[in-house]
Amino acid sequence: MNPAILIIDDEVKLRGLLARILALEGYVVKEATTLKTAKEMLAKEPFAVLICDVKLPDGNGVEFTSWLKKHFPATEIIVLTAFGTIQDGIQAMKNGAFDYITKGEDNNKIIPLLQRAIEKQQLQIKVKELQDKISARYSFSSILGNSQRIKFAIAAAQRVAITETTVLLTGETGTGKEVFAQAIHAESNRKDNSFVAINCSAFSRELLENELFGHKAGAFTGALKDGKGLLEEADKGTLFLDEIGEMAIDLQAKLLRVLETGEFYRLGDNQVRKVNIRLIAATNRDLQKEMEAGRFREDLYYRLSVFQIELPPLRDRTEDIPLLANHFIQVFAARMNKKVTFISDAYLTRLCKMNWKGNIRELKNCIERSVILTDGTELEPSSLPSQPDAVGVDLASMEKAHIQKVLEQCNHNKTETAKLLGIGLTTLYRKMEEYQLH
Ligand SMILES: Nc1ncnc2c1ncn2[C@@H]1O[C@H](COP(=O)(O)OP(=O)(O)OP(=O)(O)O)[C@@H](O)[C@H]1O
Repeated sequence: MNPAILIIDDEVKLRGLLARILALEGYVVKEATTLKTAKEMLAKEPFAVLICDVKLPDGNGVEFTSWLKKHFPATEIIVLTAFGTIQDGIQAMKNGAFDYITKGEDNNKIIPLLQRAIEKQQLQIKVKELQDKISARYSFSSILGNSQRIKFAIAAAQRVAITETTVLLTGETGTGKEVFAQAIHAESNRKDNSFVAINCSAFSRELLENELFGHKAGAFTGALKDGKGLLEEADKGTLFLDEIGEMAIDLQAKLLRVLETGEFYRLGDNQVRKVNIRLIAATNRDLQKEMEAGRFREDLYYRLSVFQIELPPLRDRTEDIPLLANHFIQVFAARMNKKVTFISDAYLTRLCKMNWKGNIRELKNCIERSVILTDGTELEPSSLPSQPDAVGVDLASMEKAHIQKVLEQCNHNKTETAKLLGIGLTTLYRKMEEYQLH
């Protein structure tokens, strides 16, 4: 449908003329003589652009612009000013108008201007839709799980999200620490500003310092220009420090200073800078033990552990596995255009018995692999990677189990099985004979 335009003007002739011109161009045009009527119409239906006179019986179009932008920020407004009143136009733009034109003078300008205003308005709508999609992706609703332990963690995170408190997320790798950090940010008052994440274990001490604090030109060889650090990138937003237990102790001191005062220096610079960040830290180490061993600063530890949320390992909440597995199947089947939608009971039983050292990340990877290997509609255990309990299993049994698995995967096609195993066809037949595999 063509975008709707509302003309607000009490001069009948001019309003009618403008309405006819716009209607001829294919726009849906509505008219109002007063601001009161305009407001009532706005409450009932959406308009892309308003074209509004300045002097109206019940108010002023320049002031109305501020009201409109406050209540309908996505609607654009073009103000019609009287000849010789440029000030009105300038003020209207300051109040958020898309532009202004002089009444009766600039008739040939109106159509191109209107088109640009509509383009802007539609882009804004698209941006908003995308933003909503992104925040839904990072919101608490994307964190799946019905177990008591995960529900408890979600409830705690939701409570702390709206505060300014530093949060410490603890848990094994792949338990969802980053997902939680993003959800906390997305639900906080800082959601419209940046969420900046960095993994402290991925950098040497020097590089991490530079990444966080930035540098002044000449601070070190290769520092040709001044460089902003992540602290500045995260200003007014959230900084997520993953694996904080890996941070060198002197950097911990600098970090603590930023948390306490908001102040820091770029490397090689003597100008003090200020930022306003909220910190969310994560670790899979026992920070208390690290502190006791002298590897983690006590003051920083106490500062971080004000609000700690522990994320449970997957093996402690196996009741969540079916939900998570089904979710990942949908994701990967859609991505790979596969018709697989079900999990066989045998597959699920195997899933629930696995160790999941890599937690949800491992489960996700595992399902991805199974979806790739499955042609039908149901996931079968044969598509699971073998997780043999190697201790106490002799080599021959492992070889037998592995050959059997690959045979199943290849629907007992011997040539393919031999190829996958990297052995000759005769060797495969010999081994099958030896292990009595058929
Ligand atoms: N509750 C959940 N529901 C759905 N997906 C999840 C959930 N928790 C984690 N995931 C998914 O699991 C993967 C690992 O999560 P994430 O990166 O947040 O873990 P992590 O604890 O930060 O890991 P690491 O310590 O290794 O950085 C991601 O792909 C994430 O989308």
